[in-house]
Amino acid sequence: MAGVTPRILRPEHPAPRPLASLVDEFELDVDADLDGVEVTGITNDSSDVQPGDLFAALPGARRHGAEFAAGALERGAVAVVTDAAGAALLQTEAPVIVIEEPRAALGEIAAWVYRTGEQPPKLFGITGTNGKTSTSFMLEGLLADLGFVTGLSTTAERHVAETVVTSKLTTPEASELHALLARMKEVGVRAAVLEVSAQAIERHRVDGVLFDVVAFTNLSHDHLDDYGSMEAYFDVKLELFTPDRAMRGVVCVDTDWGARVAERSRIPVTTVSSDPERPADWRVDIWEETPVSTSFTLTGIDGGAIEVQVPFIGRHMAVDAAIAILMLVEDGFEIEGVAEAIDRGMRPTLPGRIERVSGEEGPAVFVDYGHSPDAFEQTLIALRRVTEGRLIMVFGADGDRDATKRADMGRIAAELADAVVVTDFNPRTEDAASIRAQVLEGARAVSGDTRIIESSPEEAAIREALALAGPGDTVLWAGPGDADYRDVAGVREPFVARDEAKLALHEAGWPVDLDKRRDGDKRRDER
Ligand SMILES: CC(=O)N[C@H]1[C@@H](OP(=O)(O)OP(=O)(O)OC[C@H]2O[C@@H](n3ccc(=O)[nH]c3=O)[C@H](O)[C@@H]2O)O[C@H](CO)[C@@H](O)[C@@H]1O[C@H](C)C(=O)N[C@@H](C)C(=O)N[C@H](CCC(=O)O)C(=O)O
Ligand SMILES: Nc1ncnc2c1ncn2[C@@H]1O[C@H](COP(=O)(O)OP(=O)(O)OP(=O)(O)O)[C@@H](O)[C@H]1O
Repeated sequence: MAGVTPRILRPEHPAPRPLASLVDEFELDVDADLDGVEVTGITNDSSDVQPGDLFAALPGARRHGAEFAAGALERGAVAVVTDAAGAALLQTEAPVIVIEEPRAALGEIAAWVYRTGEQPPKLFGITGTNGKTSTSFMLEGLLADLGFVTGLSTTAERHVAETVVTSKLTTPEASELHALLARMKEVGVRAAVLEVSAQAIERHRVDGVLFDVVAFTNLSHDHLDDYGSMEAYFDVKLELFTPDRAMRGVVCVDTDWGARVAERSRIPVTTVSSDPERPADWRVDIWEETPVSTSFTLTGIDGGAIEVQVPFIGRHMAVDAAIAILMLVEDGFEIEGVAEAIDRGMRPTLPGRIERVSGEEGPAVFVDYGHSPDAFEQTLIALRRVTEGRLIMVFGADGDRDATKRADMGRIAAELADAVVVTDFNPRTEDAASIRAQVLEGARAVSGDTRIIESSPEEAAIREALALAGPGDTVLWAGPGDADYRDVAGVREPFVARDEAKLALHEAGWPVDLDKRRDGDKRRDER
């Protein structure tokens, strides 16, 4: 099993750069002799410092990075860049560069340190509330099939050619992102797909990056603890569609938010929709849904069309695939060539995204990463369409995250499933029982026959769900996806829902391959 502290990928042979040149080029203020001081890397995390690094001591919500500067210097950092408050906390002989807003400068400085602006790989960026990881994996698969050595940065995993590590944040901090891009360049990656969260745009994590093509999947209720309103959340996402950040875009206009992105984008965009009522440059018409695949026609306004089958369940997955295809078309690929790559390039499973963990006999059991009302709705609708029997859902709402979505998650589950088992999901520093109560309130407000059960911890909940399920039924465990930990009382402990579900299936007497694990896990473990 992968560890709970993800490894950070950096270039293995970084070329040293004189700190004095950085100071000159960025017109920075430093009161120290920089003669002979060379930097080979940069990080804002003291635990990631390598000898030769510039340590970016950033102010945070909890701590000031300058509190960790002594440790960073001990580990070999050669200088510190920080703000005035940080400088006041420092007692060091090492050069200290003071900048008003070091976080806002971090991307550009990291791009300079790692030279990531020079001959970068093709860069694709995907934003939206849901579907970023799924679309990113699909696009990476297509690019690989089209002959590119690829890179990937998602919530689930980061890839540099064959190297695979798990991720901490969805979009890494700018210094980590540029280190990743530098490593990609070093090993000959020619095309990289990056998931771009709203937090990343707002917190300067993708500064210093110019995407060839970006995409917008959708916007729905999430992260209101960070943004306060959907308008504010939307405004942050829209910023990706500006010439400083990207050259072209693909926008799914299935939601009004998408239509607004297309209208207000400041870069050229092409639009796509699976809703026949909405005008778009490209249409997704689904003509077959099976328990293992979805087939659709992708038609352009000029009449050109391709037929596509993807090994994933649901309209939303078809839309994600269409976005991935159109990002390549926007980048100049012939759609016919992309169509040929689809059959070969789409990997059959996405890590923890509607991932089937059950065998051929007994109920179909899926583990999914969905943790928002819209993700629940799309996934439940998709599974209902391929389920003969009952649909049973296990889920919880995460702690220390947008509490206003909890009742809605309960409501949607109770409306669309036949039985709902409300459990825990990363309560973090919150009281798990009180989170369950908020979810249950939403679920119980729905009138109908849906059975509602409360069960904690997750190990018990999945077993309760399986006790209700038989052949022809489907169990969806939403939330944990491919995570290899859970966060209880602010402490991360190893927990793999996919393995737990398999164990529970085995105990319930259903044949399941307990040893079978994803390719990614195997590759990761080999390292
Ligand atoms: C709101 C937010 O994004 N916070 C991130 C931010 O925290 P912060 O600025 O408050 O930092 P802090 O913890 O006070 O620490 C201050 C500084 O000291 C440094 N430090 C801290 C401790 C130490 O031992 N050594 C050290 O150097 C930190 O690296 C940081 O630079 O910087 C930290 C260090 O990089 C991140 O871990 C932290 O992410 C928190 C954990 C988080 O949960 N972020 C979520 C909201 C997020 O960004 N999510 C999106 C995905 C959303 C989605 O689509 O689902 C994402 O892109 O992951
Ligand atoms: N186009 C879509 N519309 C709505 N839901 C989707 C879409 N694509 C995927 N989902 C669902 O959203 C959930 C999360 O999927 P995925 O991990 O791909 O999204 P994400 O944007 O990367 O999420 P996160 O930002 O939290 O990492 C899953 O339940 C998935 O089935």
